[in-house]
Amino acid sequence: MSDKYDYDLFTIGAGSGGVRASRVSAAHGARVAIAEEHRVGGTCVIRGCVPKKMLVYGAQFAEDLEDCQAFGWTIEGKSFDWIKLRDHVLDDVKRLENAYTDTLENHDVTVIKQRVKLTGPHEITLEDGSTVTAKYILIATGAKPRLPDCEGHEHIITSNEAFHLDELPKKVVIAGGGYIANEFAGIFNEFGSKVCIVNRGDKLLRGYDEAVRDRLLQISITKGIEFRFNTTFEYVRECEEGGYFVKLENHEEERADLVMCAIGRVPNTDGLGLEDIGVELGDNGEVVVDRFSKSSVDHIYAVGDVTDRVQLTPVAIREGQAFADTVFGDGDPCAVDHSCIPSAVFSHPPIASVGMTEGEAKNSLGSVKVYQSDFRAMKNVVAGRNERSLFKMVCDGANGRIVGIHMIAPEAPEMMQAAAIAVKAGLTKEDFDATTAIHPTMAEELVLMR
Ligand SMILES: Cc1cc2nc3c(=O)[nH]c(=O)nc-3n(C[C@H](O)[C@H](O)[C@H](O)COP(=O)(O)OP(=O)(O)OC[C@H]3O[C@@H](n4cnc5c(N)ncnc54)[C@H](O)[C@@H]3O)c2cc1C
Ligand SMILES: NC(=O)c1ccc[n+]([C@@H]2O[C@H](COP(=O)([O-])OP(=O)(O)OC[C@H]3O[C@@H](n4cnc5c(N)ncnc54)[C@H](O)[C@@H]3O)[C@@H](O)[C@H]2O)c1
Repeated sequence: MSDKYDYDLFTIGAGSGGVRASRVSAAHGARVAIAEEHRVGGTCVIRGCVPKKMLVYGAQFAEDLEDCQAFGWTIEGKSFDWIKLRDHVLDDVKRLENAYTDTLENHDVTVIKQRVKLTGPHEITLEDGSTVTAKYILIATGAKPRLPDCEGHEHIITSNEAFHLDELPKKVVIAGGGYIANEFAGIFNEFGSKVCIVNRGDKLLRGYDEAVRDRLLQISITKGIEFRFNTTFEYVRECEEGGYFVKLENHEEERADLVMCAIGRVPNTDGLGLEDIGVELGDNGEVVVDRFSKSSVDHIYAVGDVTDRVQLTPVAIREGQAFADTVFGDGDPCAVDHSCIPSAVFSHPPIASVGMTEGEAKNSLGSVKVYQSDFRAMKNVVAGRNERSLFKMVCDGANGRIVGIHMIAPEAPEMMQAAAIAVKAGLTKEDFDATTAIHPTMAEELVLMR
């Protein structure tokens, strides 16, 4: 590789995309440095998927401890200690941060724990004022929470702070109706907080199939979560006795102990110096890239949330891997296929989905056939929990090919990972029908749908 520069690759951001790209590039023989301004691991490991899922597990015990009585168990004196769970989760996050750092260092990647910016086409300036040069630069700086611009926005927390609370709120108001709002609503509600979701539109979880979104709304209301649609925060004011007064447009002022917002995430490109060296940014501040993640400047690439394509960890990792193989590998350039990406919302109960919704299929295919299974999981029947699951399969009417599967059910994300392989492979309803069920499971509904 070139000795003209200090490094062959300089990666900005040690999150899901940046870590994978750096490790694999180094394994291909590149001299690599990676800069991280906060903590190695990025959003997913430090304040996203991983600690969130741990809280989701913790929250699920609230229902399990209630339901277990129908299965003959008596639990005396049960209580919940938020600080104990919080600190256990944060300790595990620290362990993972160290493991990610070790992996990078074991691959001879230089880890620079500083904020950096670009000060020339190949020049990077560190926070301490020193500069380094690199042949290729990878922008993997992720995204940050969007904040509302209402009066008192400084009192509003985001998911970043939610993992560090010193106490659970008695009442929390959450702005947003997407992934984070629904996941944290479930978590807080199971821990006993009164939760109110405030959504600007009239639908939760845009992009998911209407039937599963409606089922989540119905179940969430039954669990006690309140919803205010078609409104936003007008102001948030501190209350003398503690907590806040929250005023929503067209609603009376109400009191809350905690106000959170989860209204989308904005690509992290502010102050990076990208425009000065000719890197094109889109309307949302994202780095505009081609299918190989190359920006408008030949030697500058971008992967993950900063490109605002699909803001999910496995996608950032795939983009990072494809970048490393394309630029430093021996084979042909590789582009990531962004079609048919499965996803899940870790609400209570969770939603999982792959492919087209019924509405999308009707708009883009000639004829569509939909199969559905609306059932109560055996565990819920025995527990007396009146909560129904829904599976939906959307097929191309012309040839029976499955173009989408949508589920809301306990463990739906675990079932979906396997089902997504079949959808991605282009299998048909007939192929599912030809597969013998595993009984008794919830997943057997996938091969028994009528
Ligand atoms: C609460 C929450 C829950 C989530 N849950 C899931 C989930 O369950 N499943 C899923 O697939 N996805 C989930 N996501 C999304 C997922 O976390 C992101 O898609 C993923 O982390 C993106 O990876 P990335 O590498 O693009 O960016 P990031 O992981 O955000 O990494 C970017 C890094 O760059 C650093 N950085 C930024 N600017 C600079 C600079 N100038 N100098 C040095 N360093 C810099 C940042 O500190 C950060 O560590 C969740 C996100 C959130 C917020
Ligand atoms: N399970 C997962 O995979 C997972 C979990 C969390 C986050 N993520 C990723 O992170 C991204 C960001 O998550 P998010 O939940 O912040 O965004 P989102 O895009 O999922 O949802 C944003 C929601 O906020 C609403 N909204 C926008 N402005 C508003 C306002 N001023 N007042 C009230 N509501 C408003 C929108 O109508 C929408 O419902 C997601 O798109 C997803 O890609 C994924």
